Amino acid sequence: MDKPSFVISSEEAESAANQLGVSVLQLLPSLVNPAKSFARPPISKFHVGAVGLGSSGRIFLGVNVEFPGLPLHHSIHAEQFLVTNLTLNGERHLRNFAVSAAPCGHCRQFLQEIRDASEIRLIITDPNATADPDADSDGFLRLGSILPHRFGPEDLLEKDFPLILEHHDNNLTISDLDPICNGNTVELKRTALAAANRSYAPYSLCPSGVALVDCDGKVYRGWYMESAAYNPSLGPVQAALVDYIANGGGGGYERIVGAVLVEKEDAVVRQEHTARLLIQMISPKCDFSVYHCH
Ligand SMILES: O=c1ccn([C@H]2C[C@H](O)[C@@H](CO)O2)c(=O)[nH]1
Ligand SMILES: [Zn+2]
Repeated sequence: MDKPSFVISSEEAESAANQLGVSVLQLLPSLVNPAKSFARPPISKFHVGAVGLGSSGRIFLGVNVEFPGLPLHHSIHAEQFLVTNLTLNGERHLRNFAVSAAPCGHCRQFLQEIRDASEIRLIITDPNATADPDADSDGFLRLGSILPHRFGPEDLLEKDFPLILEHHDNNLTISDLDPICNGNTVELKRTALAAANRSYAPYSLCPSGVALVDCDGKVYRGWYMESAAYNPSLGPVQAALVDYIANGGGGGYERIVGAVLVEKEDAVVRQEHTARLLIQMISPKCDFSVYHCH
């Protein structure tokens, strides 16, 4: 494996593990440092890398992202990036991940949206991390052991409600999807609507999606994901930026020239104003439009 990408196929993961004479699980910690180099933390300069093994055998990377000029709560944590990367790629489960530093309380909470969250195993690669007596013999810990007495989806939702990585369709439509506008806008609108349909918003019932286009015409998308504890939720622009960072070739945000947000008209939780703020701050010349669905 040369330069690590943000998604590693199961074949690639297996052959890399074979070459090193380790299991795919043991490969995860060795990918944390390479992952850290992709972080974008201009404020803290503190690089965080998270590397997860999905149920398909693919490996997914996550990094932290900070936005100068905006309040800190707009930041994307590496673990949130990882979950977003999983869901954007249709991965249905996360069972194990490695991370460079102990996950903060906000990330421990965000991870609760994954089915059987307490059983997710993690390994902290920071050499200064204290050895945990609760760890398994391979060094992995259960999320439940570092977040006991959890508050999670089952406190607010029916037991079999589809959770964050599980298949769901919000069945949203836009009445005038093909008005007289150029092809680019129609594609962005369709992409943002498709993203909104995959949005995980079981608490507010206000799903939303964002599509971005760069100066080469390449399109990226992401959707809003909620947390039972509300504040750790991740906005749709952040989610689309995960796609941009993972698949945009490492360019700056000023390369993003167009953005479309799709959300419900009468939504009690609206993304429009925050989305505009974030996009304007990172790419001042970016064209931003909002379309309402129902
Ligand atoms: O669990 C954590 C804790 C912190 N950070 C990031 C957020 C911010 O960018 C930087 C400093 O807190 O580290 C993470 O990515 N994950
Ligand atoms: Zn965190």
